Amino acid sequence: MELETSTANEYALTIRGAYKRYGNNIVLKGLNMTLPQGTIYGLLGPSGCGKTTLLNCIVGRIELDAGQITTKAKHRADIGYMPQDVALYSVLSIEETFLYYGRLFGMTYSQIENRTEQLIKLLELPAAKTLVENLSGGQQRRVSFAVALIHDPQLLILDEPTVGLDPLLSQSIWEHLLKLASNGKKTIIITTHYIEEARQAHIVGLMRGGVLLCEETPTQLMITHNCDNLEQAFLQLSHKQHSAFNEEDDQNEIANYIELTKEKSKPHLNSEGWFLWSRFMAQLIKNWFFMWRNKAMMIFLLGLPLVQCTFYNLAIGHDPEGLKIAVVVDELTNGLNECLSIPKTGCTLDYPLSCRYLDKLKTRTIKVVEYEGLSEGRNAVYSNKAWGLLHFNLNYSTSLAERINFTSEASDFALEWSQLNVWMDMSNQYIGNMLKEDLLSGYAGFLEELLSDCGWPPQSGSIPVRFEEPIYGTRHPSFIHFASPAVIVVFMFYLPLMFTVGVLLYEKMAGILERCMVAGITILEVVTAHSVIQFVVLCLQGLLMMFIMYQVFDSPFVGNFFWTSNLLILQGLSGMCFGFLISVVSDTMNTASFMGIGTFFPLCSMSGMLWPQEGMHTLLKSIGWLLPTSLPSEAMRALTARGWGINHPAVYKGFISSALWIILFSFMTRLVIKAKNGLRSK
Ligand SMILES: Nc1ncnc2c1ncn2[C@@H]1O[C@H](COP(=O)(O)OP(=O)(O)OP(=O)(O)O)[C@@H](O)[C@H]1O
Repeated sequence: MELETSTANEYALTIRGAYKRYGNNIVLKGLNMTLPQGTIYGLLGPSGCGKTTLLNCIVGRIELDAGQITTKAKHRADIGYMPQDVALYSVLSIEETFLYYGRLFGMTYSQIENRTEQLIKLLELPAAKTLVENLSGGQQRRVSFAVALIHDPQLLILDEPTVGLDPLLSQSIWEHLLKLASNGKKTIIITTHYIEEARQAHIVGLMRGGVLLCEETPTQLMITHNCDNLEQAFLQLSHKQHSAFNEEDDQNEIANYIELTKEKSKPHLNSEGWFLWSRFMAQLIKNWFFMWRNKAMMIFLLGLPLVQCTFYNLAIGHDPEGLKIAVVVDELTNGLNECLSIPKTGCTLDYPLSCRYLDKLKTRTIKVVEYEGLSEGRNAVYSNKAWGLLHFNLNYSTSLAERINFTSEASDFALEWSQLNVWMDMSNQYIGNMLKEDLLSGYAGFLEELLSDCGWPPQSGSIPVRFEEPIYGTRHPSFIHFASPAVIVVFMFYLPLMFTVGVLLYEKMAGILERCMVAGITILEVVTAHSVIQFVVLCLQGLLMMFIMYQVFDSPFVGNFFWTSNLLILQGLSGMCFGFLISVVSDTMNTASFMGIGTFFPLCSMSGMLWPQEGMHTLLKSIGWLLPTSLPSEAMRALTARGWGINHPAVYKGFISSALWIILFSFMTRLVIKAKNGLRSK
């Protein structure tokens, strides 16, 4: 394909002395490029030679370190970009995809409607309402091509549009391109690995090692190198470059580069502002469609807090039941059967008192199991058949009666034999302590009742300490009452984090975010639109969790609903901002999962969710309160269990902590975006 001389003088794009490096890797090394108006420019080169980097510089996604790009395309809407990957939202239909990109480019609804009809006809696409996910690979590529054409741009940049397509489809794309260049005077840059297909271009540029080895018409190139095809010409040029290459030259080039980068190149596209209402609305509506179509994700987002809270309340904090205690009663000749005929009330000092105490122990927690001797009882504990062993001596009741009747004059023998011996399995701290408390409180009840029935003041049998009604909390607080506020705070932190990472990383990895940014959307618009949807979701999640925790189940709530829900929303926003940070730092779902799970366990253990911070190691205690969930958990406890208001330091510190973490996460996200030159995934 030959270039008409009439168009050769008019340049749609020129690049002079372009340098770009990533770390120590200098990708573009003083590249020059000239692109006449109304031509197709086939950019060829081996993988990794810098083609995509060059295109990214042209579309304004990254800036050159040195050099200058001059183009007639002054606005983003003057450029149409088709990335290597399909980079489309699979849950949007064809017309919704066109509507979204059309709005980003500032088109009106009627313009988009007309163009949609034209493009569907031109590229032989299925019905406009078909979802992208239901299209074949080839159809998806054509939709992606159509997105680059939707706003009828003057400069088209197509990064390997024909990769993986069957020859017929590739040919039809080339035919469209030729029509666009000749009829519409469009200028097109197309990269491809299929060197021979570039014969159809007006000019081919052979790129290698960050420079253009040549820039000629395909015929001229083959004539100059006396070859039959482009592939041979490219090979010859590559050999020449390879033999001319020497280390010293390259070093000089790098020195030259460093000299040049002192003067940064200016952006060649006009800035269209950080925030445009129409782009924000397009993004918001697209997000809404994305959520609405992803029914499974919606069910997960709202079902997870519901299921988590329900399971948490059903599984945690309830006292264990039916715990077996082995009992050996030496004073009963016929075992516990004898107890059936023994009175359980009245002054029964003449009867075996072991029966009366054991009767008191018949709670939901304790199940008494009788054993004949001490060794059998101990074996039951060793073999995990019982949590402890109670042993009543042969003279237990007579000794206890003497102890009660003669108090200070009771014999040493009576004091020793009235003692109840207990061996506990304390390997499980919670069960061991609970059984201990039940055995002791059961004994206190038994003794007080016996003394009272015998005409003694019942208080004489108990420790002279009285626990009045608690100022905060209940007489018998459960572990769940301690953990619930922290659990709800941690859930509210991690649920938005999961959603944010899930959505943004998907868009980033699929190259969709990159594509939208080339179309003009800004990071601020992406973040704001996501935050609006996230805000609605987290309000629903917060309400659901509060309903389950405090209405369906009985976690104590004596606080102010307004401040409690505000704290949870703030905590959700903090989780969302952490999600932004993870999304920009990670390039893969694996890295993001490691970061999410890796922070979950330290946060849970150090934020006072499972154990009071007062009991932590001094070092951890000094930093544990700084964590994003620590002070908000304390504030939640203060609000819900103590009813303190926003004026109390424990409450307002929680709000301040969440707000500061939001600022810190946002700041770090900004820094990473700057350091990584945008939201690109590798
Ligand atoms: N964001 C980045 N950070 C660091 N290095 C990068 C980045 N993007 C590209 N590179 C490196 O720059 C070099 C050129 O990459 P580029 O994607 O431009 O090559 P390419 O010619 O388009 O390759 P392909 O044909 O396989 O797409 C490669 O060595 C790549 O690893």
